[in-house]
Amino acid sequence: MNQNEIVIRHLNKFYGKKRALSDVDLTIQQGMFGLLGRNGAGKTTLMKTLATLLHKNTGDVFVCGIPVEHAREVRSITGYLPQEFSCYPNMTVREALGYLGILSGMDGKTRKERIELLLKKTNLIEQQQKKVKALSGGMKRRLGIAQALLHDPKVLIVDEPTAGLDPEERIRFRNLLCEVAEERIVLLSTHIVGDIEATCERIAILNEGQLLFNGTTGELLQKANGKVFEADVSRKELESLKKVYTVTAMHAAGQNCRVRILAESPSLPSASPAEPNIEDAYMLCLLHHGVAANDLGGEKE
Ligand SMILES: Nc1ncnc2c1ncn2[C@@H]1O[C@H](COP(=O)(O)OP(=O)(O)OP(=O)(O)O)[C@@H](O)[C@H]1O
Repeated sequence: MNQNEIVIRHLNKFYGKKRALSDVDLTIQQGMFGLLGRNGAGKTTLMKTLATLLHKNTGDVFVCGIPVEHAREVRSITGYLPQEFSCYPNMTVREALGYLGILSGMDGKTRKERIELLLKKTNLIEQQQKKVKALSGGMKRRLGIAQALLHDPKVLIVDEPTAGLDPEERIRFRNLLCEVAEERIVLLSTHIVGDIEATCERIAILNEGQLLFNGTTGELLQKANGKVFEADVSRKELESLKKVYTVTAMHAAGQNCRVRILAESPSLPSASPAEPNIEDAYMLCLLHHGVAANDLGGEKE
């Protein structure tokens, strides 16, 4: 068993009769790994299972060689930032980290060193005396990373970390995760394709508990080659076009629109082939697996 990877084999998880994960097979190595999927796809369930916060029903899961059933051991090498992170609102940033360090059994010297290092790494030095409740969304998320890294884990699991952040904070946060991933396994879940595109070389796509894709972003893009087109249409034509094709983007230009569509060979005179992006490829992957175009809601103006 490789000590530097997460191995998931035939993983199934039910909530009552609801099957949230269905025979998931996945190997995750060092670096940034993106888990992409719509709301309800099973991302949180998978991450909580890896973080030993949920019990699986069947299958095998090993985190750096340790079976998830050995929760204490797995937790000692795993950091987790949940979707809704909050902690001790009335403590200062430094106090909160110190307290969390005490709870996890760190000695005073190690605690001080780790906190110093992480305040620097997460760019929270200036906020260290600020109360947690007074932090912005982005600062709170950075504190979340600091607490998850306090015990210097080999694995960092981050659930939808950029939701609700402004573009500047989102970019800063993504860069921080990339730095962290230089020496760890970082598993990032999101439904925001841009987060994955900017940071992850390898990704998995989950939908209704099933793994639809597992590979590099390049491999995903390749699957969309020759299936993405751009065309200029009038606003009137746009409505009928949307009934036939999946529109992944559109830009209004006066009375006309420049649209991006997914198609094998569109019967539109103005259509010209376009270079696929991850969003196109993700949409195509979902379409190929029977997700209705109406449910994708991908177009943007
Ligand atoms: N405690 C629970 N009890 C019953 N069903 C649940 C429970 N938690 C999740 N589910 C269901 O399991 C499925 C997977 O949910 P999960 O939260 O893992 O998805 P997700 O991909 O993280 O979605 P989101 O992006 O909305 O958080 C969904 O259909 C959800 O409704």
